[in-house]
Amino acid sequence: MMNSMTDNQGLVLDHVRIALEGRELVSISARIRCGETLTVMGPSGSGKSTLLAYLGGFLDPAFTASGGVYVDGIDLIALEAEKRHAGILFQDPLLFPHLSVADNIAIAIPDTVRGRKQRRAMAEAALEDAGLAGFGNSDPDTLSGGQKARVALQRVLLSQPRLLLLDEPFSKLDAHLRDQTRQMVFSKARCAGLPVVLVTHDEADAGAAGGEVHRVGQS
Ligand SMILES: Nc1ncnc2c1ncn2[C@@H]1O[C@H](COP(=O)(O)OP(=O)(O)OP(=O)(O)O)[C@@H](O)[C@H]1O
Repeated sequence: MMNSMTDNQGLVLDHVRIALEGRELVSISARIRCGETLTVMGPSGSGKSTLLAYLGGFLDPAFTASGGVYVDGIDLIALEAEKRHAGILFQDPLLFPHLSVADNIAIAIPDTVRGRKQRRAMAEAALEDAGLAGFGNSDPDTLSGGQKARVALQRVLLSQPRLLLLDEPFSKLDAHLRDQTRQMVFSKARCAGLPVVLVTHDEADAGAAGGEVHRVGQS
């Protein structure tokens, strides 16, 4: 059943404002339910990635920012970056080249899961779920762009985030892979009940995300 918007479930951006050298870049208030996506669109340099940095807790001190960010009523701004549990996917899947594909995933499993065997089994199950059974011992550099994107997605999901931030993660993929990867990301976020903030230039990404679209940098 859908959460009522009168409860505190979901993601709330409460008068978030970000400025650079006194010039306002981003001004946004929004509210989405868990499993839904807020898409942020705008021209290059309009502050889309900067907004994700504010949400994730890694905003460069060159910027000034204010406003509340709440996930299920938890005040994220009051928390250090590592306690926010914001999962992030960038354009580049950023796999560790010196680790196997399975270890790239296992590294994100919380420390509360003990035992190498159990962690490996969880990583293998995540690979199988992503259509990558049998790739656990592979070198990440031998994977295709779409396969790498799926590994990065499974890694971020296994880290048990409370929020998913997407910084154009589909833009480097071929058209057919882009479509397939989008479907996978949004359907997994919905199943996991994660609120998602997607930054993109691509209207098709926004269409696939299916939620509210906020435009920045429009005068
Ligand atoms: N660390 C920084 N210090 C100073 N200015 C920065 C810093 N990082 C980004 N900027 C500037 O802030 C503005 C917003 O950058 P941001 O990367 O958020 O834009 P964007 O909308 O994500 O752009 P793109 O679509 O090209 O990725 C730009 O003018 C950029 O040059």
